[in-house]
Amino acid sequence: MWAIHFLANSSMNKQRYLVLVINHGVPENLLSSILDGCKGFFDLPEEEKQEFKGNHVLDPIRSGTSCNVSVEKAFYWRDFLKVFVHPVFYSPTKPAGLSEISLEYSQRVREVARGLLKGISESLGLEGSYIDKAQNLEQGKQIFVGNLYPTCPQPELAMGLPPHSDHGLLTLLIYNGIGGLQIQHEGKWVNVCALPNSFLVNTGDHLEILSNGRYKSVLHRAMVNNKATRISIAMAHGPSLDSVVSPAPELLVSSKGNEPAAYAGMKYKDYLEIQQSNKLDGKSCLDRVRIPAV
Ligand SMILES: O=C(O)CCC(=O)C(=O)O
Ligand SMILES: [Fe+2]
Repeated sequence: MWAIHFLANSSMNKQRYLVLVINHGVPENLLSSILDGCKGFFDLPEEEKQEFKGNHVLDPIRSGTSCNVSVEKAFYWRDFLKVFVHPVFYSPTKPAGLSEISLEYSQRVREVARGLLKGISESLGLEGSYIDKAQNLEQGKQIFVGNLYPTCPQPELAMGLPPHSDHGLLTLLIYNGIGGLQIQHEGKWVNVCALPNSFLVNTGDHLEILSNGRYKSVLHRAMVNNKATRISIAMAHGPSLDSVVSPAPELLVSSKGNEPAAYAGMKYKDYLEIQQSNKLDGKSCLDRVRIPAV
């Protein structure tokens, strides 16, 4: 049986932001194997990693340094590996074994994410399968993001990842026991620590859009330190690339009358492309589709 803990629960408006899932059924050794496999990739010689560099933000395998080297002014203290793992599974061919572990990990985590989305649909007063059907999760985009934050001699001058919210519906994150993730909660940055073998779950921009703001995407950032290398794996779960995400029409009508849509619809693929091509900057991508209240 899963257990879900709400780590940040705004007392002001009862909006829930970030949860910790334990007893999720994904074997502990699979979590450690995928973290090891990811480290194995980052440890490859530079010229071997170059093979998996990718050119375009929608290339299925991309690796590199910083966030978006073409638009980022400051260099962030981070290497990354981004791989599309569903609906078509990709993996770098090195190091040996990574592909098999990644396939199993992706499938198991996707099941957990779909289970959570069922609960979230119900919490919105919708049928459990609502989000799954409306966003065509059978063909949903799942993206593996491995992050490596090497020890940094002057951590106060650098950052791992700048403040941002994730695209998609839910991101399930694990890390190698070294802290660094912070979320913004009631205007303050707070350190987030997960229990061993748990998933940290971030709600993404598309859950905010779909729920017409009942769920808010989590603003978060990654800090670096001068003691130990940190590795995290964020698994992003989005709708199918061709789904247009807009507020669920069922949430806009109630016995109390009509509720205005707070976000304009946009195809997930277009949103992803905009978010990934620009500098990560808070919730600026979401602001593009936000409809100001009149
Ligand atoms: O490394 C972390 O804890 C956060 C990673 C993250 O936010 C991301 O990959 O989008
Ligand atoms: Fe993130």
